[in-house]
Amino acid sequence: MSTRIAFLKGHGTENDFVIVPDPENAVDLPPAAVAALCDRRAGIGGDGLLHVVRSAAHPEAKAMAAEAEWFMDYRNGDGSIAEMCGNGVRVFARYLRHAGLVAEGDLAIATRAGVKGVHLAKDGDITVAMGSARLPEGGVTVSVGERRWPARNVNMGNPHAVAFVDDLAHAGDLLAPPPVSPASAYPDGVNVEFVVDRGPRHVALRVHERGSGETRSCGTGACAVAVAAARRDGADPSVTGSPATYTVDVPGGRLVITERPDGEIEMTGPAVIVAEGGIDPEWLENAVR
Ligand SMILES: N[C@@H](CCC[C@H](N)C(=O)O)C(=O)O
Repeated sequence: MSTRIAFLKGHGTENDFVIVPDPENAVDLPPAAVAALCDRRAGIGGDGLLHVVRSAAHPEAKAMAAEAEWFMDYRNGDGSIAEMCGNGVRVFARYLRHAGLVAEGDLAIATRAGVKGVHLAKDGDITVAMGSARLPEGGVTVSVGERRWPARNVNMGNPHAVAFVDDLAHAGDLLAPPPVSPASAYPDGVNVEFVVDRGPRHVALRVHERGSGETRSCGTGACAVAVAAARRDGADPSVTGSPATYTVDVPGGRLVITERPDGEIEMTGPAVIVAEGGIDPEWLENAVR
């Protein structure tokens, strides 16, 4: 009988992940294997998968190895690859600490969207320096059934369309990706956030994630929402010279996002490891066939 493949399960504000520690990049994870592992009925279940690899052992991360020992090879639940996952970085950092691979305090994690600085507080929340947002020119429109909203195109390493709505229920069941136009604004697909106000600098969102469907939280989405809200509220830090902090409620909890005058965005929230075990390699092989 061949050796089981180690896995853990974790989440950040209920955005949940299968974690596969694989320092030397020896585990083959084609899209069908990722989708099988993330399947909530036939697999372990997760919105996505965090493949934990040493940067030096991964062709996409080798160039970052001097700055960051570990590479977050993130995959969506359908097996597709995404550039970045904000909740994923926190859960990835929590795993590294849990496994004794890093100490509390500051560390750097390589991602497809570059190296991210992370602060691991003792037994507390985790803060990630997410980099700055890009705001491509041109309006976009999000629709659900007969309703249409103007939306803001925000890129956090990955693409987002942020629509402010009157009621989160107007997003509907989110079983299918909400249409966003023009489609040419998002050649690689898009994550869509629906946002309502809860109070001063306090918003709540629902999200449909590219490659995962509706999730209970999206870290990059929460950052995109905070950036869009700051522009809407006349609180753009690059204009006011003051940081803008937004509390973003997601169905699975709360994230706090601060954008600084230099554009750097910090996201703070929880990250939890809930279980660990072994994947039957024969099951995985059959699932991929
Ligand atoms: N849940 C993530 C985002 C994951 C990637 C996204 N689905 C995409 O395809 O861009 C987060 O917390 O940021």
